[in-house]
Amino acid sequence: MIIDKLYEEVLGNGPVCVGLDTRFEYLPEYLINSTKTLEEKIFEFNRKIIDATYDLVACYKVQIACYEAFGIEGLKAYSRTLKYIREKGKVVIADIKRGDILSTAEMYAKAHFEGDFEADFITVNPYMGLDAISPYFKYLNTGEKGIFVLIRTSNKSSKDFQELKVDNKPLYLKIAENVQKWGESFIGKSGFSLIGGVVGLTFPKEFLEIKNMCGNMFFLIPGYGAQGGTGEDLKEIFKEKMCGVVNSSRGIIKAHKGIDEGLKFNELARKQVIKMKEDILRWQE
Ligand SMILES: O=C(O)c1cc(=O)[nH]c(=O)n1[C@@H]1O[C@H](COP(=O)(O)O)[C@@H](O)[C@H]1O
Repeated sequence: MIIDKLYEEVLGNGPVCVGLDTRFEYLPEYLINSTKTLEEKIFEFNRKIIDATYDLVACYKVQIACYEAFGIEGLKAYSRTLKYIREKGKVVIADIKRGDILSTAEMYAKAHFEGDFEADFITVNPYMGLDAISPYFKYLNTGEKGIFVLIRTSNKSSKDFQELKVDNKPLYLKIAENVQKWGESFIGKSGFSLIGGVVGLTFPKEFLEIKNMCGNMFFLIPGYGAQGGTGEDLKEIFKEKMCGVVNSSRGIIKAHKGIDEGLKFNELARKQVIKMKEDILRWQE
């Protein structure tokens, strides 16, 4: 199952997930000024980051908003980036945060688990309930695809709704309970489910609470670096096993901006990945 492959990557290469939230202003001057098409510029930037990091990381997360913002050329670069990551034998998470009624979710599932935008995992929003999630199960049944469901997001305003009390529990715990239950039908040999949870590293105490409730859950963990999360924040969460992948986007792919170390952007990205990995793994010893 794809979740077992992802967990093996974590065991072999560590838990770093490189976030390819590529923006035009992150491109190095030589690419910005080149005569290549926009699609080629964006893709070349991503390809060079992937080539410089794939031996050190568990997976990549590609944030579709960054490519949609460039229009058709951006989406072509998005498609090529997903294909390139999968050709390299690495796992790719498409950060699309979808959530809609059953008939529409069927189309989202087809759009992102097949064809030009095929990814290994996608992110989904649980606000509309089980029938908005169930259309993805057809693909999960193959064992080749998985989803990460938003549970406790990393942003400040996540408290607005996620902390509201339902049956005396914060809503995020209710969601976690449900996600854990849905996931019980999709557990791989690693003990983790193809239905994972998204929990931000910016709330480490709440994270522990969720983790302790959801034994089969594998996590996509955003919030490291640019949003303030650290390796120390993962100490307790990863105590028994590394139960997730830790995403950093800006902290890795724009490390070259404003710094003159004589290194190229892809070399700096590699350096940031090494630093991040050490910062996480030193708390696990
Ligand atoms: O689903 C996500 O990946 C996500 C969930 C969340 O709670 N917080 C969050 O920041 N993200 C995404 O994780 C990435 C974080 O980027 P950086 O803050 O630059 O590392 C962005 O692509 C966000 O859209």
